[in-house]
Amino acid sequence: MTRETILSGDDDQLPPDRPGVSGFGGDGDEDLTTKEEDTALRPKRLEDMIGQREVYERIMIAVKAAQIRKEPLGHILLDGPPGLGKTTFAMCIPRALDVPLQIASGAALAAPKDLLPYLTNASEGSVLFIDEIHRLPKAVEEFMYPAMEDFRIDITLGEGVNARTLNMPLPPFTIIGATTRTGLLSAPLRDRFQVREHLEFYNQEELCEIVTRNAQKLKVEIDDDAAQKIAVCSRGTPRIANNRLRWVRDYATTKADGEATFAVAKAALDMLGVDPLGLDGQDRKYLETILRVFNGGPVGVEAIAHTLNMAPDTLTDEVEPFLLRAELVVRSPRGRKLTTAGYAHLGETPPEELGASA
Ligand SMILES: Nc1ncnc2c1ncn2[C@@H]1O[C@H](COP(=O)(O)OP(=O)(O)OP(=O)(O)O)[C@@H](O)[C@H]1O
Ligand SMILES: [Mg+2]
Repeated sequence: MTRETILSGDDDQLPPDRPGVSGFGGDGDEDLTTKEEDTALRPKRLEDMIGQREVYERIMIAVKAAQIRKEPLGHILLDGPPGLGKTTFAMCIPRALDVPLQIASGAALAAPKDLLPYLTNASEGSVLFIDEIHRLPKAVEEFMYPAMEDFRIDITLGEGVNARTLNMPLPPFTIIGATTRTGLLSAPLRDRFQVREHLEFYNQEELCEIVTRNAQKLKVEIDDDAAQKIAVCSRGTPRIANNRLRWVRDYATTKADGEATFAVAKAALDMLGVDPLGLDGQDRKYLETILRVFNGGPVGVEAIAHTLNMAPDTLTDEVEPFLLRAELVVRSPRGRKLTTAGYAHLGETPPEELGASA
């Protein structure tokens, strides 16, 4: 069973990060500590969220308008790389509206019948959060169209000549979808979301604020330089900033007197294999594969994935977005290619023809 209803304002009952994938009865206690702490550090209210100002402002306007008009909020689609705050937004919005929230995962909704309990449980104005919405099978997606547009579901009973369609009205409710891949969503589904927001990587100032604020929550003393160091090394991603902060805290507890100074943070991050740009071993392996195996590219993502023995999806969803943003690689119709900055980061001289173009 991968369903959970959370009543808003019930702060202590926040669900784990990826309902439907783990933590909801599935295969048990995998990474529970991290998830509990992730929950502990997750902002509880929209006002507590740092960064993403434009997205925040637009969502606040929609939320306030819904409150003033006493109408349900329009459906919202959030997309962007992992760890940037999609789930956080999705959980804070119902709390701002003081309405119940249900959580589902696209991967766990294999057939329309899996979606039925969520739809029949939806009360007026309530929110249904569907994580990884790009993983919904076509049949479930189509089943959702009338639910989203006309607040109605069509259920077919019986088969062949005896088949009958039952129309069931639903109370007006809100769907919040989250995806790392808007490109995989069909146009009819995408168009049914009134608000579509793309989350971008965070700048250093925002990450520094997140680190400083969370250091207080984790009760670790940290100085400004150390917070800056962690911020620079977090690939523009709050989840990574939180993970690095926890690591620095552990390191400070065991190797120093508990205080996270710049020297302690630097030593801890060096030990993790994080480089000055914040790239980890996996990022560097990706860059080095393009450089050494494929002569700097262009090369297709599948070829890189096979060489690294990884799923191409992991590369496109998790590894590439930040490397593209940092302009270490470029995507061309012929594949991925190292840029001059990419060569420089690996301590190599770029080939001459790249000098001018990248
Ligand atoms: N704007 C923010 N301000 C402060 N902390 C944030 C913010 N956004 C995210 N975080 C922190 O980062 C963690 C990860 O965020 P979240 O789970 O919302 O990411 P996500 O976009 O849903 O990722 P995924 O695609 O992997 O599901 C949160 O637990 C929270 O602690
Ligand atoms: Mg999420």
